[in-house]
Amino acid sequence: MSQCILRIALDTPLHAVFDYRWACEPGARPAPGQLVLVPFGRREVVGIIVAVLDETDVPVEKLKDALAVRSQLGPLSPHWLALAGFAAEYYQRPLGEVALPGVPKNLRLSTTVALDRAIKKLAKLDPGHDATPVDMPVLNPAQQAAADAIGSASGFSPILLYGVTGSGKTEVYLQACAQVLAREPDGQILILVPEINLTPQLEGNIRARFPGVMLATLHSSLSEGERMLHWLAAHQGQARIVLGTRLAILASLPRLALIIIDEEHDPSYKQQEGLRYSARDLAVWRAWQLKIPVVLGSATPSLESWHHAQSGRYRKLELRERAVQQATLPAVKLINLEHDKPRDGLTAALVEALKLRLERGEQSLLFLNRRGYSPVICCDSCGWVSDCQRCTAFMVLHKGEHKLRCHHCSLEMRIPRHCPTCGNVDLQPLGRGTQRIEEGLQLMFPQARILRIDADSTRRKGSAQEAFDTVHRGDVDILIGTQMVAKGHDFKKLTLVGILNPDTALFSQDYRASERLFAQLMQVAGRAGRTAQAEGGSPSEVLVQTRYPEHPLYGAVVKHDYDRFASALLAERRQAGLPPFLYQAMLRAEAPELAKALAFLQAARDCASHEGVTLNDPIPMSMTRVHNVDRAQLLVEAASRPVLQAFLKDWLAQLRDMKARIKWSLEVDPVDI
Ligand SMILES: Nc1ncnc2c1ncn2[C@@H]1O[C@H](COP(=O)(O)OP(=O)(O)OP(=O)(O)O)[C@@H](O)[C@H]1O
Ligand SMILES: [Zn+2]
Repeated sequence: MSQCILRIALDTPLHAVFDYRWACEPGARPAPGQLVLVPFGRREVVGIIVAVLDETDVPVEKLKDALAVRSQLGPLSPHWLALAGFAAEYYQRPLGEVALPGVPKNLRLSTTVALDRAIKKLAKLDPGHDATPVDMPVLNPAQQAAADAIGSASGFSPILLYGVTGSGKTEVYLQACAQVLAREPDGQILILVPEINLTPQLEGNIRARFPGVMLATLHSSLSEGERMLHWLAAHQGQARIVLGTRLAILASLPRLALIIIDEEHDPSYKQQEGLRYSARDLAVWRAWQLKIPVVLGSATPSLESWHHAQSGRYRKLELRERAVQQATLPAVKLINLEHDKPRDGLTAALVEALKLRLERGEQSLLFLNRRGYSPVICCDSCGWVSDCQRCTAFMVLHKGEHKLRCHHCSLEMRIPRHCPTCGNVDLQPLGRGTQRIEEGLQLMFPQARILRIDADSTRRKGSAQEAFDTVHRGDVDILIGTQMVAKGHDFKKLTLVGILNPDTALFSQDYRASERLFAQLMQVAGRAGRTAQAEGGSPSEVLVQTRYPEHPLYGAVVKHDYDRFASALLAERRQAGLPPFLYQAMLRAEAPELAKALAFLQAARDCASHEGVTLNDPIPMSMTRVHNVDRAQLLVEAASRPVLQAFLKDWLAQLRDMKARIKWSLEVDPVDI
């Protein structure tokens, strides 16, 4: 027996790795990337070996013995370890906190019963390497060119697939996948979608197309058992295609040959808590490190990706036409709310358009990004409004449940019978959410089959899928929903989209709001007219109800003119010195009193030495109070990414040393400012 030192990453907030002793036969040393059970404090935890050494500076008497190496499981690849290391460094988090959550919980238990069972189960499964696809539709020339370009790309090739809504990007992905699977008999492909609700649609397509290929899915609604099985199938190289949401970017894929990020502009690729990573950015890094192609697909690319395509860093492939012959982009019309006063939230023009669709048996979609019945209730006589006691926000009326609910801290209360300040019994709902629009529609069109899809209507597991299936079957006449219905879905019978109340985002303080609003409107508009117009059917159209029909953003939506809008926004950003021409990080602090949070940020600012880096004044966040804590932020900016990275590393070490009794966090490349 000889002895070695295992350097191990553990899931702790400490910025450190930990050394343990391990006795083994010479020549049978564990490898970096293997999982290992160790004592830590009073617990036994599983960590990942990052290095195997002969000696360490840690004094011998302080070293503990590792308990067991999970040798039945092959090691995580050096590439995967490098990915975790990069993410930890770039986002300024401890390695273990990045790496361990990337491994399923069931693999991190002190027993291996579940692991052994899963390995056995997978061994029995047919590895399914027959990648010969069935029933490939004939691509149009633009699609074919794109699929061939992706399928034949080699080395690190970042590709922006810029294709209008309904241009058949999915088909391009699938045929490019077919080429890669055929060329690389062991190669694996990772496909990311922004929303869990989009996985079944694509999963169905992939399974139908590649019946002999093992597909693994990774997203947040898998049970722990399922997650372990799918993760292992990817880790062992059996799954040739892995489909998932952003968390799948950390999957172990030893033979990764192609990455596809669908709807790459979508904000949900950014994790908003803990390790605040961008799955899209990590995908590009992963592709760079492995020297493989990565495809970013969208009808409304993020300005970052657009910028890279313009400057030639990314190769741009374009699909300018809808895929289905005779399907055309819908006509977008702006309805001026000053001239056409809405009833129950709907203008006469929109009501007429809905009637026409009902008569013709076609589907309509109403998009309103606000759930609940009304965003606030108020008292007409004294001006009381339903503020949340714990947040800088209103309590939203949920009429069906007879409740007011805060969407930020989840506080609930019964609807007051009378005004808490003046006793007036006549409290009024103010404004409209999806539930109220639904109620109005039911009164207006009692015969219509109306379905609402939002976070409230789809709480039960599986209910979102049922709802989307109902729409696809054609059992819905009018669909009303939030951003959940706006993206990616291929609704074949939809000929009308009504957009209610998009104006508020026009005047946001966040410089990204207009980019986001534009993308959202283009995406939701793109759900209409995706199939050829039936004989005698209505031409597809999009009606936008607005008070600002003159606004250039709406002008660009009417023209479906992403190019010009994006180029204008980029020029503005360049002039104003904003991302992607500048690099940012946001330090946030929270405390029971705002003054404490601000004082911490001020102290952080004072201790920074910052050549080439600008530290702005600490300010309260725009929604200052959530769940009884006040929140403040300090924006850090630099013209160079390496300068910013070097600064953050030193600065965060200093901040950790301050041992302030306050909760703080850092976000690199923040998306909400
Ligand atoms: N070559 C083709 N011939 C006929 N139909 C096609 C072809 N390619 C794609 N389609 C069909 O076109 C429709 C739109 O395709 P898809 O959903 O892939 O569009 P998309 O580009 O992903 O759009 P979005 O950006 O809106 O999600 C689908 O119903 C698809 O089956
Ligand atoms: Zn609240």
